[in-house]
Amino acid sequence: MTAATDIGVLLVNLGTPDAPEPEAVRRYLAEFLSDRRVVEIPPLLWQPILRGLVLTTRPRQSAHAYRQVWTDQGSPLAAITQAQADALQSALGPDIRIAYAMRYGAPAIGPAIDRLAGAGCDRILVAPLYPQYCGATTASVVDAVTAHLASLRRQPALRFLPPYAGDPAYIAALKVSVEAGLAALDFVPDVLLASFHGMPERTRRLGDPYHDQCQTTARLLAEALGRLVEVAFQSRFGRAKWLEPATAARLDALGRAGKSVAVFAPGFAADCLETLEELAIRGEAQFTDAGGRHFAYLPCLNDGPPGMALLETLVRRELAGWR
Ligand SMILES: C=CC1=C(C)c2cc3[nH]c(cc4nc(cc5[nH]c(cc1n2)c(C)c5CCC(=O)O)C(CCC(=O)O)=C4C)c(C)c3C=C
Ligand SMILES: [Fe+2]
Ligand SMILES: [Fe+2]
Repeated sequence: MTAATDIGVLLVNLGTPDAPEPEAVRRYLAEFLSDRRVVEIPPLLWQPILRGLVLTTRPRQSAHAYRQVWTDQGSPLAAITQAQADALQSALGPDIRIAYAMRYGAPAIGPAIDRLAGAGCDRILVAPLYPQYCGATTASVVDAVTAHLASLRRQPALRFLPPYAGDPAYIAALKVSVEAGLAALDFVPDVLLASFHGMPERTRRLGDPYHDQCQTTARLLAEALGRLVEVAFQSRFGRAKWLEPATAARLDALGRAGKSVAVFAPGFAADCLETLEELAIRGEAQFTDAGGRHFAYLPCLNDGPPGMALLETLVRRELAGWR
């Protein structure tokens, strides 16, 4: 054993297909939508629906959507997460080893932990890149990490970055980023719309704090900006009732009222299909078709300076006592 104790940081985001092709999307969706944290219908009921219906229709539609946002570096979510890991490595220096993993698809969590441990990291901080806690996202990452550790004879010590929905460093980063985005527009939006990923309404009744944490983020940001921030929830999936109001319904209503709007997605650490295609492409079309005046989509924190300053602050705080 080496004398020095190495520290690893594992950034984790949701994951994305390897290619904007139906077969790759099918593999990705099969893993994602089989996670019982994501779809809470008993598997005996759900798996036949997933295999017989969802995975025979959705991959083609989703692949079409992915193709519209795909870049030379691959899926935006993968490219941005890698850029965040690289920038964090530069900021924290060689004494701390930064890696990233995806909850679904590649690079997978288990092998990423093995690589950190193999490189001598016997302390690992896992940072799920979700500001608002949600069973489907945060808890699913914790499940996957701890399941992997359950298979190890020699386990590293673990820490998890807590959700940061109300953290002053997060609110400050959003404020700087949103103000810069607004300053670059050639119009003044009537409405600033914060669009968070939706969840089944039932999860809120059962005690998931996600909805309340989204509201907390929006309220604190509104106070910091000194202006109203409207909240809506996007990306409805399936037939159940989801959190409301729905982003699509709000964009339609604001469009019909002839308003101008700036939309942003504070719950996503990195731009991805759900922001670039659903908001920036489809959202804009929906809004202008309904009669809306001006539309802007403001990017996520990504690997820009406010976002990286935030990640550095959060990670350094969690590493206190380990260094
Ligand atoms: C940021 C928080 C997210 C929550 C909460 C969340 C819940 C959730 N999502 C689905 C179904 C789908 N989500 C999809 C993509 C997707 N979702 C998130 C984040 C959250 N999801 C991200 C970052 C992405 C983008 C991935 C990318 O490749 O860019 C998809 C796949 C795309 C599609 O086919 O539409 C599905 C499906 C459910 C059911 C759910 C909660 C129950
Ligand atoms: Fe999602
Ligand atoms: Fe979507």
